[in-house]
Amino acid sequence: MSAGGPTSPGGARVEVVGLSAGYGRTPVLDSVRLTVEPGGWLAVIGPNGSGKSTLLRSVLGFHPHEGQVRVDGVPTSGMRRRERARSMAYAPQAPVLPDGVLTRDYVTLGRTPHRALLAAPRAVDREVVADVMDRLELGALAERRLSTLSGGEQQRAVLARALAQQPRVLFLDEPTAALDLGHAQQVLDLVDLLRRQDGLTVVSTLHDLTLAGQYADRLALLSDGRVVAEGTPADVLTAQALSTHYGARAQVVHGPSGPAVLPVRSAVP
Ligand SMILES: Nc1ncnc2c1ncn2[C@@H]1O[C@H](COP(=O)(O)OP(=O)(O)OP(=O)(O)O)[C@@H](O)[C@H]1O
Repeated sequence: MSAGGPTSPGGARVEVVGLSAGYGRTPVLDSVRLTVEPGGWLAVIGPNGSGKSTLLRSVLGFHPHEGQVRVDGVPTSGMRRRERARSMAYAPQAPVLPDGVLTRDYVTLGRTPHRALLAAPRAVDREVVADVMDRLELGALAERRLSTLSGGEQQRAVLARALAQQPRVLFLDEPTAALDLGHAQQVLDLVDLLRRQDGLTVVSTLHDLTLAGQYADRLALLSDGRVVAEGTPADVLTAQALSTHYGARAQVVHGPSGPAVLPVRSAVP
């Protein structure tokens, strides 16, 4: 994106080392190790309950865990909240949206780590917010209350807030879950553009394996809280892996924009 827009100040390298986490006494993640290069897009895939959201929330410091997360070599455990929010932004799968807030004001919250406490938005903040909203076709919804937006519109507003943060690493938990195919592609294309133009680093979970295979440059397959495969989409998305870890019957078709996963239904009786 253009200078003055929602550009990233350059992506950062993310290293996750020996990350384990759980709920109470139930372990969920077991010694996860991952590296994402600056400007890389890692999609964490895996069946329901394999620990994808827990992994993202642990890496972001929202969930207690063991192990270490480093951003450009700096352990995030030693970072202040504001410093962390300047380097990492998060668009959660099921965000709690404040009642009665206008869409533009909600997106402007993304500027909080960049401005003085309780200070009014500056010209640069308004410019970044306007640019992000424009990119996500939210301009016409700026004066609407969040609660009146459709599920897909709310999802785009959540992404806009995260992008307005101008992070070095963008974490997306199921960013296309509520989106129709056109809007899913629009959102992923925008994230891809930011990655290519500004080197933004992206870590996302994605249930849609075809979208994961077409947009991410690396995939990590999580199963029972462990990374069981990691590599390029073509390396990870195999019919065998989908059968073993998802219990799915599927064909993997290799096209020009990456592998596509085609479900194969059981024989009609
Ligand atoms: N607040 C919680 N308390 C107890 N257990 C939890 C909690 N949140 C998640 N879990 C459990 O942790 C495991 C991993 O959940 P998580 O949401 O990380 O998986 P996921 O891979 O993101 O799943 P999905 O694809 O269904 O969104 C699951 O067994 C889930 O039931």
